[in-house]
Amino acid sequence: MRLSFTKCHGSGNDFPMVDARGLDLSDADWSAVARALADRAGPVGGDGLLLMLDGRDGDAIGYRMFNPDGSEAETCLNGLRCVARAGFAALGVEAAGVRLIGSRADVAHAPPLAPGVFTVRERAGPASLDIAAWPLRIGAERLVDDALPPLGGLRFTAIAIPNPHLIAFVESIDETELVRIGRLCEAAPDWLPRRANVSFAVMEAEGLFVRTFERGVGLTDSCGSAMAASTYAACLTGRWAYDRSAILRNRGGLVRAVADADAMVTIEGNATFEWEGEVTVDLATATATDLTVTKRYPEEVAAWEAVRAA
Ligand SMILES: N[C@@H](CCC[C@H](N)C(=O)O)C(=O)O
Repeated sequence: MRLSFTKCHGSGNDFPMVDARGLDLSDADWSAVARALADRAGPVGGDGLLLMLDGRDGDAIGYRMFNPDGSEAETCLNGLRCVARAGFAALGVEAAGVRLIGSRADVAHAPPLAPGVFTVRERAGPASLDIAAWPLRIGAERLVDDALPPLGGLRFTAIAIPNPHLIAFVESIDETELVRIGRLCEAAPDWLPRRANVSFAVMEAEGLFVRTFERGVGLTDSCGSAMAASTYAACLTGRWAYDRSAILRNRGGLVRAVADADAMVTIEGNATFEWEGEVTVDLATATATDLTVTKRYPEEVAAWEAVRAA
């Protein structure tokens, strides 16, 4: 099949995004499309596949996200901003509700974070501490800044928003250790059968620096739901204050985030379109070929590069 898509990113977390309204593919087919398009060794590559869908249940926009390994995630907040932008253009609106699997979010076009940067405000949550729902089986009801012995000596906070995150506050990022722990979780041990996104967060004067090993992906330049979960975890553990805006820095740039005591998190960040293209996808082999780039957005790419480099 031939598919059109937009290559986009939120804070360096990059995705092919398909306007899937009117496309009738099974879950298994979308999983194959994700493996084909997000494959870094293929012609497109990305940290996952974003689908913009028709809205439902009172929300104007629908949204699904698949990881590069073909698994479907409950959400992706960097991707949500890109889908929101596409939805605003498709529907001629500047704000909307977005329906995901098992949750919803509110999105609005926001003042630019920097000149030339399309910016979206997203409000997601409530973040949940109910680890039985993941499930994370450690013989406790919640894990807040506490030891998680199978992963070593670090103290973790477990938060679902609604995708599952394990966050450790550290003095500095040991990437080798992050990868080791991320891979342990990717193995889906009995106590963590649906895996987890793992982040190391460093407190800074203006907020936090977060590095994430994503479920179904590996190390990424940023993870929006990890930044949201880390902001909430920082407030929950007294490292940051509720209702206080934080700058969340990551390898791909930054977002602004604020968590409230009701466990809702608001993020303002970029939704950058890089290029548009068409590609042939073989669903049987989950491979992509014959890429044609139909449009490029060089000014937007440069505008974000200036933010990232600052
Ligand atoms: N990068 C994302 C999260 C994508 C899904 C994640 N890998 C999972 O499986 O939960 C974000 O920006 O939130």
